[in-house]
Amino acid sequence: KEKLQSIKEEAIRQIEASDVPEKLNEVRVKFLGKKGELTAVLKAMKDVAPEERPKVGQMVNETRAAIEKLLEETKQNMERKIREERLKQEVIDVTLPSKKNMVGHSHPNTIAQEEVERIFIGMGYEVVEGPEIEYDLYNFEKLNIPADHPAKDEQDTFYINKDIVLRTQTSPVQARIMEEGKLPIRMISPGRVFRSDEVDATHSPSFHQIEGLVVDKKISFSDLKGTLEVFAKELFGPETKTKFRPHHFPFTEPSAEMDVTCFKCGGKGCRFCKGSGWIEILGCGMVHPHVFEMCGIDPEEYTGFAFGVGLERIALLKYEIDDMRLLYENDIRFLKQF
Ligand SMILES: Cc1ccc(OCc2nc(C(=O)N[C@H]3CCS(=O)(=O)C3)cs2)cc1
Repeated sequence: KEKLQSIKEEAIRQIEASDVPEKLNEVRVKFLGKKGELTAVLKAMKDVAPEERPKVGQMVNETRAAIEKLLEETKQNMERKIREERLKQEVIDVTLPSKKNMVGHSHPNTIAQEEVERIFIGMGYEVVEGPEIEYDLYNFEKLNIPADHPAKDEQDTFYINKDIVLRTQTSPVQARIMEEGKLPIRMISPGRVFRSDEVDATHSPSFHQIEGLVVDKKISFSDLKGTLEVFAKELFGPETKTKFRPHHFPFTEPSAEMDVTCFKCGGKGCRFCKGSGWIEILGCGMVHPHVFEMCGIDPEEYTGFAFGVGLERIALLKYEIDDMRLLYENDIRFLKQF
């Protein structure tokens, strides 16, 4: 009896001294296992008087049950405490700032091109693209640019051979569409163009342009002005004013350059518009009759207007970027601002 009592007390002491479930297993093996202390008592049963055995056996079972009960309770408590501790560790503070996930950025040119395309697509224009390597025929001749025209010489144009050039404007795309003869035409042609110019803050040998062309019956200069005025207001804001200054291009007659009121100072004059209050945006004009004839369209039956705008120029103006080369250096610190 005393032996069982001391086993029970020792087991309780060891259970209470355990700090992890593994320790409880050791206690279980030590006292209740095959080689455990309680089993040893049962093995010593042969030394007990036969009439005492049932009593001793019952006491052993009671001791075993008591130890098992305490082991189980202690294990439950231990596991609950471990679980609570983990939950405390793993709490998520939803008020913490989220980590900034890196998203892609559009290039200023892309933003400018998509903005200009959106405006003209909204007016029912088609977006048409064409080859960057072009025949002299489409890049110059069909645009009424005669063989001896200064635009044709080496210092402005990259020649592949005497008949093939890197296109200097996207006009050849329009000429090709006009040649197809499906009228009326309302199109814009965005794309890369090449000039063997000096490279400086406002010139690059390769830049982007969007040209537009409208061909229909009774198209007038006021259609041109009205269309480009809407374009200017869409691009630079509803209070923008436009001004058309007479100009000359071989492929349009009459020709003009369009200025818009400076969107920085509203036309009063500032550093941005060099004090004039106006900023030149694009060139335009009525399609020259010779161009119609060379594309097989009767200039007596059809008229049209065309315009051309430099995309980098729009991007530089809109984002007040003072050096075009920043657009091509792929400096991520510059590009991620847009
Ligand atoms: C068949 C056809 C007939 C006429 C055409 O006229 C396209 C035009 N372009 C301009 C013009 O000023 N372009 C420049 C603006 C800045 S830039 O990017 O350097 C090129 C005026 S009219 C085009 C095609």
